[in-house]
Amino acid sequence: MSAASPLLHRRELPDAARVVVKVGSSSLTTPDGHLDPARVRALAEVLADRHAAGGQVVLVSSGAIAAGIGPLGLSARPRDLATQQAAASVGQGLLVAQYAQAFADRGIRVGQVLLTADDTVRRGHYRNAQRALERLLDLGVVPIVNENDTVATDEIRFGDNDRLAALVSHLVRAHALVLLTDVDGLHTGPPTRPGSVRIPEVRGEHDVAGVDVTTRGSAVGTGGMVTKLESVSIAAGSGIPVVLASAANARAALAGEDVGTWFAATGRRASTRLLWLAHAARTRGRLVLDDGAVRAVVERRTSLLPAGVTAVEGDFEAGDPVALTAPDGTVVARGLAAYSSQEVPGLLGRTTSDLRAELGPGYDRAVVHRDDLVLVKRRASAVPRPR
Ligand SMILES: Nc1ncnc2c1ncn2[C@@H]1O[C@H](COP(=O)(O)OP(=O)(O)O)[C@@H](O)[C@H]1O
Ligand SMILES: N[C@@H](CCC(=O)OP(=O)(O)O)C(=O)O
Repeated sequence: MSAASPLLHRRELPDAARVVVKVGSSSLTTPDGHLDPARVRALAEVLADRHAAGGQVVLVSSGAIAAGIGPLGLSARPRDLATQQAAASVGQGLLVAQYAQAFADRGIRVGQVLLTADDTVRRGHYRNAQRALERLLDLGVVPIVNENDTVATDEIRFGDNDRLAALVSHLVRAHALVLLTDVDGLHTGPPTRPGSVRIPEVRGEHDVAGVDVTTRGSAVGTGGMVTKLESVSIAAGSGIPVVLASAANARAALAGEDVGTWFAATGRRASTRLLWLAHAARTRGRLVLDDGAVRAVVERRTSLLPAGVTAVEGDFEAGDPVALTAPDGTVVARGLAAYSSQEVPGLLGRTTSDLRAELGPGYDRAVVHRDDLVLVKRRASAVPRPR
């Protein structure tokens, strides 16, 4: 298999050399919320066929919490974090054991990869995960990724696996991301509402304007369509097209057939570094810019010079991610600081030539270089991010 990168049309999907497939809890469970071994096996069969045809697959699978419900004697999906962690701890092993058996029956090995949001935030961890996934793929293994729910805290967890899957797609430089759920694609409104119809193709944000995604989905899934569209925006916005389809249509989706919704890549493939900065990095502090500096950074895409910074907050080292805000506090960009939070106050509002004259040539550089900056898009959605 080979692939021109990025794929321009869904009919190229059968030739995509490397795909990330994400499956949600709602597609792996029985109606009462327990893990359904038949659905796990059915998906493994489809992915095993892809693997046998020479395609590399990374599976991002939810379902750990659901898999823990039955063995722990719980009646439904737990709501509190501690019981979710306990259920995931019991369920993750059982979930992967089912996949391992189903793939082993086809002579394919799987490898479990548990990531926390922090692993996609801290640069060293990010690189480490990237290296491990790459090696697993080289060795012909199907990596099975999930969030490490047992150690994730409320503050730092993804909660759903949609955004994690988009970051993993980027991490492994996938040619496409396939999101499998319990509905066949994005609909014009809640799929159960009369008159809602499937949207077969989305070429840009204007195609989803007015689409109602506010309805929560299944009782076992987390995030509904909101986090799926966030995932699409991360992946498609950085050059990786996405197919959103029902798990029942997994085979057809991977074959490039007209099922679900095809989200064309909208942005160029960004460097992993900048994507990490835009979507994954937790900022360690804030630099408040004056209006002129906001215009320079946002409209002219220049570096942020000390003269345009009016205040600094937080505790960060040179090289740490920081938020750049307008005078009213709105975050306009994220960047890697070239100075520590201790050094910045001494530079505030001063020109680079003053700084060079007073402090020496090492201090005439930008506070954030343009190559280390990403602009933050304002979200149109007023829907709160679910947990
Ligand atoms: N406009 C829409 N189009 C399609 N699905 C929608 C829409 N709005 C809300 N949804 C809901 O999103 C749900 C899928 O999200 P979720 O339950 O979190 O699934 P998963 O477990 O696969 O992550 C669907 O069951 C559907 O009811
Ligand atoms: N990491 C969790 C995922 C939680 C979840 O429900 O996610 P999803 O079904 O993708 O919305 C688990 O494995 O249960």
